[in-house]
Amino acid sequence: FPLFSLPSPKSFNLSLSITPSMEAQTLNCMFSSNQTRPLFQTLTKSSNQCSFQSQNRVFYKPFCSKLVSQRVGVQNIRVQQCRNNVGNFDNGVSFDGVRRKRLAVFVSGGGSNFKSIHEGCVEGLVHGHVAVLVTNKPDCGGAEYARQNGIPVISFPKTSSVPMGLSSVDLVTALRSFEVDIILLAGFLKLLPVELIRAYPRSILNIHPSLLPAFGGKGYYGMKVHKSVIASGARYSGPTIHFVDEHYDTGRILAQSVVPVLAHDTAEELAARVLHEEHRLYVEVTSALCEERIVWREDGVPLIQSKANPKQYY
Ligand SMILES: Nc1nc2c(c(=O)[nH]1)N[C@@H](CN(C=O)c1ccc(C(=O)N[C@@H](CCC(=O)O)C(=O)O)cc1)CN2
Ligand SMILES: NCC(=O)N[C@@H]1O[C@H](COP(=O)([O-])[O-])[C@@H](O)[C@H]1O
Repeated sequence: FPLFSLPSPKSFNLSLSITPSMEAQTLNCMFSSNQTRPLFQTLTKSSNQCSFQSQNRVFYKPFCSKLVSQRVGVQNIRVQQCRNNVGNFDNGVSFDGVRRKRLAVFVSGGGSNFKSIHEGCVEGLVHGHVAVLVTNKPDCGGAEYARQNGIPVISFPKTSSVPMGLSSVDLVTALRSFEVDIILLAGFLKLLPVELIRAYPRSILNIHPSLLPAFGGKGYYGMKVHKSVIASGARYSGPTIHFVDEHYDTGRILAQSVVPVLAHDTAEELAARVLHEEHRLYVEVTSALCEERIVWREDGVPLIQSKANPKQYY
């Protein structure tokens, strides 16, 4: 079964060796075809990293119906670790004519929002497929969850402490090679570069744990947000999901949800209340984005088309 709808090559030689292991798969799909495309197909594990060697080859879905390897672009792309990427891949079976969207999720911490979104995809609430996880903290909880679920992990950005991290340009190349349609920031604590934002217009969301524009911007992340809300005397808080622009938390607001701030709330109690609502809201909004139910008002405000009543927007 072709993993991607490629023009069938007139002639190709196929040799396929899959040697599943506890840690990772060594998958060599060597094709020679008259249809050469910048693809990687050799996935090898050395030490604790996988390096994708890209060559001009056509890559087809291997015979193993459960094994799906990723297509990565035109150069060595280092990812943190790859395990069996086992999962049902429906080759983009349509939902009312909409192909299943391929998601990249960016995390820096525990990844509970990432887990909610992944579970939403697996359970069918979200017409999407988590194709890759991106993180600046390769050992964080979100990255561990990805490895346990066969989702490739990419380190970004490149720093002295994360030398295998990708540059901004390489990250765009890698995301294109994974054929990512939508980027979801979920507790990612670094400023996205403008190259990425321009490469994915109106396709990058972020969730922030306050009712923006209040309590947002540089320095406002994690518990600092909730401590500031409590100190302000605000009676309500809640998550905001917004499109991402070049600055922290200034992109177009797409959805918000309100939770009460109780008189004797600690920051931890408020954080837990907001996080629970984040999990619900992010799955709902990601589902709308994957089903192409986002419309843009003439003044630039994005709206969500109701699934239950398509004539209604919110
Ligand atoms: N281009 C954009 N990149 C990111 C956005 C965005 O809206 N546009 N959102 C953030 C997520 N975020 C709030 O929702 C946020 C994350 C981090 C910070 C912050 O002040 N970070 C510190 C560094 C923290 C660290 O390294 O541990 C800083 O920049 O000094 C503010 C808001 C994700 N990226
Ligand atoms: N300004 C960014 C920010 O503070 N994001 C917040 O980080 C947490 C990540 O939790 P998770 O890793 O369990 O999803 C979430 O509460 C999210 O809103």
